[in-house]
Amino acid sequence: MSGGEVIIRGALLYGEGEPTDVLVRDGEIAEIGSGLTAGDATVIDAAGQVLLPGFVDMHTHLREPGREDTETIESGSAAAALGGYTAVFAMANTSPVADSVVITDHVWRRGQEVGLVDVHPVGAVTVGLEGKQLAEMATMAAGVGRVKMFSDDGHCVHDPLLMRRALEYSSALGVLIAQHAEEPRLTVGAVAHEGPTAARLGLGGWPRSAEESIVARDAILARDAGARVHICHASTAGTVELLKWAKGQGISITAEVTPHHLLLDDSRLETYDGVNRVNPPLRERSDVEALRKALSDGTVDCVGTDHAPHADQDKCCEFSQARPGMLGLETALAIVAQTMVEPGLLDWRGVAKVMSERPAEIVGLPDQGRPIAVGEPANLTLVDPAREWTVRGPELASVANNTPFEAMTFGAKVTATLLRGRPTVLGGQVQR
Ligand SMILES: NC(=O)N[C@@H](CC(=O)O)C(=O)O
Ligand SMILES: [Zn+2]
Ligand SMILES: [Zn+2]
Repeated sequence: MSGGEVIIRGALLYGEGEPTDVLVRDGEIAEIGSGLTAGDATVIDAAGQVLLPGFVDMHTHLREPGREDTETIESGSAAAALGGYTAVFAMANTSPVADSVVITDHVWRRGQEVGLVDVHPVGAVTVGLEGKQLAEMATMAAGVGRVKMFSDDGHCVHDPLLMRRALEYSSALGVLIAQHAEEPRLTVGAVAHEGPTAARLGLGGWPRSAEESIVARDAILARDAGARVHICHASTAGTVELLKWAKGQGISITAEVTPHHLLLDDSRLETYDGVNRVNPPLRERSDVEALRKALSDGTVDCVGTDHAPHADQDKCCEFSQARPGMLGLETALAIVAQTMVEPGLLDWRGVAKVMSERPAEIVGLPDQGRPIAVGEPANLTLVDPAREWTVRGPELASVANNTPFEAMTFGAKVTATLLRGRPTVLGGQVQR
């Protein structure tokens, strides 16, 4: 569906050059120039703002079906649009699990009905995420929801033979396997990064090797299967080294980093506040620095939010009992601006790459991550690079409030989002 005409007036395309007008008509970019006019077009005053291709999130948890008390496809779509996203991938760890075409098609259809963002269903790799038997990937891929990515996220496909088979099938089907890299034998009882902080606080440690051993293994499995593999939420400096090695070998491996792993470290655990519990855990400052550098040089390909809503009763409890996961969609851009743009690790063109172009390319969305040019689909995000705002959980569109960024002030904000030419956000407000 496309709306009427829209003029974005005086934006800096990719944050570069002179202020420019962009006229959007019939879902496409119709004209780019200065002093553009159109009869009854919606005019967006974009003076001083940066126009980017709409963001694509390869890693979102929307909790529908099953935990609509924490997020629905509708509330999560609103959060995504406010975060500047025009496409998100909804992970399969719902209840019931998205391991059949009935569920994956429902997720796609419901997302289209809401109409704020394209909600692409992720299919489970194994039945019930149990790691025992492959799910019917081909059937899900052929459904209305056209599943392009499969993941048991929340769980690791840890059986190497099953992972090998999944990779073989995925290349035959032309789909992507995304791995939650966690060797489960090394994370029994683990709730925090294994290091001095967890030791002092008496929290069960999750070693870096639990992640890195699976990243190394899967790189080799992908090499031998001639398949592609994507690493969810890379969190350690060692993973960065392995990615470098694997890419250097010509292995088709890609990876994402979350905004929280770009900003926070395990010093946050001092308060024992369950809001900081997440899988993989917040690591050390040296890992944070390595991840930032890897995102800037392309070793890590993109940003994935791992937006993971949880109810108050599941977060505000003893640290080791708190569910892992944190909200991410509405704060992602602000954190990327602070951790990457401000220190000069990425310019805005680089932000377009890691938040839109690369994820669209990796997962195969032909209409997303496109250049801002005449004739291209008008999936666009407008960012105010000098807008101070303070995060308040209850003000976020998500049903749940579990943001670790509560009360933090950031310096950049998404002000408008267009999905196929229709404004889904204007002036920072959702347009239903
Ligand atoms: N990241 C998390 O800590 N939790 C995720 C699952 C996951 O991404 O592993 C969730 O579904 O809550
Ligand atoms: Zn995960
Ligand atoms: Zn996840």
